[in-house]
Amino acid sequence: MAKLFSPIDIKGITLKNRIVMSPMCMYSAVDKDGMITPFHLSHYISRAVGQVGLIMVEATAVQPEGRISDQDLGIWDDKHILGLKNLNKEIHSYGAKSAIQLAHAGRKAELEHPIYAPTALPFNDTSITPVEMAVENIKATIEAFKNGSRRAKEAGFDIIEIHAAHGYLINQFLSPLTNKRQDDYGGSRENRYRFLSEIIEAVKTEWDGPLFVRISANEYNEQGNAEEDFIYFTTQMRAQDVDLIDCSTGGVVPARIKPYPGYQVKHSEVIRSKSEIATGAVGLITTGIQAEEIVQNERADLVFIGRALLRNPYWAKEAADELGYDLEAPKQYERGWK
Ligand SMILES: Cc1cc2nc3c(=O)[nH]c(=O)nc-3n(C[C@H](O)[C@H](O)[C@H](O)COP(=O)(O)O)c2cc1C
Repeated sequence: MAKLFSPIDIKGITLKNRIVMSPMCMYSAVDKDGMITPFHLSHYISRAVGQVGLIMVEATAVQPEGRISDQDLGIWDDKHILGLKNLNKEIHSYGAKSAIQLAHAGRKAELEHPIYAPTALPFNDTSITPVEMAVENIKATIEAFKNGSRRAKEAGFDIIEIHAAHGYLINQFLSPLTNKRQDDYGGSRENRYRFLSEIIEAVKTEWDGPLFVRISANEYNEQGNAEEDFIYFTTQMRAQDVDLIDCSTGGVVPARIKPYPGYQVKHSEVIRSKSEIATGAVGLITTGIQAEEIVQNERADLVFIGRALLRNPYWAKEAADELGYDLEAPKQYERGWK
């Protein structure tokens, strides 16, 4: 039997297979209110119909100023819970589990109001300069991740992922290139990790289910110490009972390039073996055979599929065909599923 299609138990949540819909912003909220729309329902539910084991909802802002754009989804207010709850009910009805990626864009927010970062360094030449976060801002943001977790629980998600990658706020604290603080939140790797560490502890006061963290495993290679830092960070995360590290990097290699084995999979492999923690691999994993090879050789515990699932909601079905695995149809589709 293909390992890709074998179930896996993560802190009491059983995923029916190892395929995860990678978090992908759809920039489709309207009225700048962060609310789920009919588009989001069809987008996510169709991938649950397509037999993905875990549907991860895109980067969802824990504070309005933490949105990448004003079309992002939000979870900064109780008004967001009901829509997400309806989405989860449908996802679950097709046998998939659901996750939400809690996020804050920091200096990468493209918004009109003030934006925040560990240090007042703009993202690029055309970006506005962020406000350096005072300790009160830091504490308020940690509280926002905690409240977002409470809402995620009320909305019925099975798993929470904290977005600590891709140059967004938490990544800005982890990286010595963007964190020039002189206080307890900057400088040494212990200090740069403090913000994420406090977020994890705050989330855990509201959330006892599986917790994932997405990292950019080579975000500041030019410093020459990223790997050492990330072994430290991920070992700390394991000690804090994080269940899985979702190993990404910055940037997206063009989909037409075929750098298999996936350009980010090597980071998953290193972190899995050196930090002895479960990992997810991502990045141009486009066929069932590639995905199977990754889990079979224990290079990762889960495979996150991004653009291939945007192109084809039934990617998992095709991967099963490729591996000769007889994928059970969702009960609603028994008669039409070939
Ligand atoms: C349209 C789009 C939106 C994305 N949004 C997010 C996001 O919200 N959070 C995140 O961590 N990564 C995001 N990513 C990165 C993907 O999750 C994934 O890591 C990346 O696309 C590489 O996987 P792939 O080669 O299978 O597409 C996004 C990628 C795309 C293409």
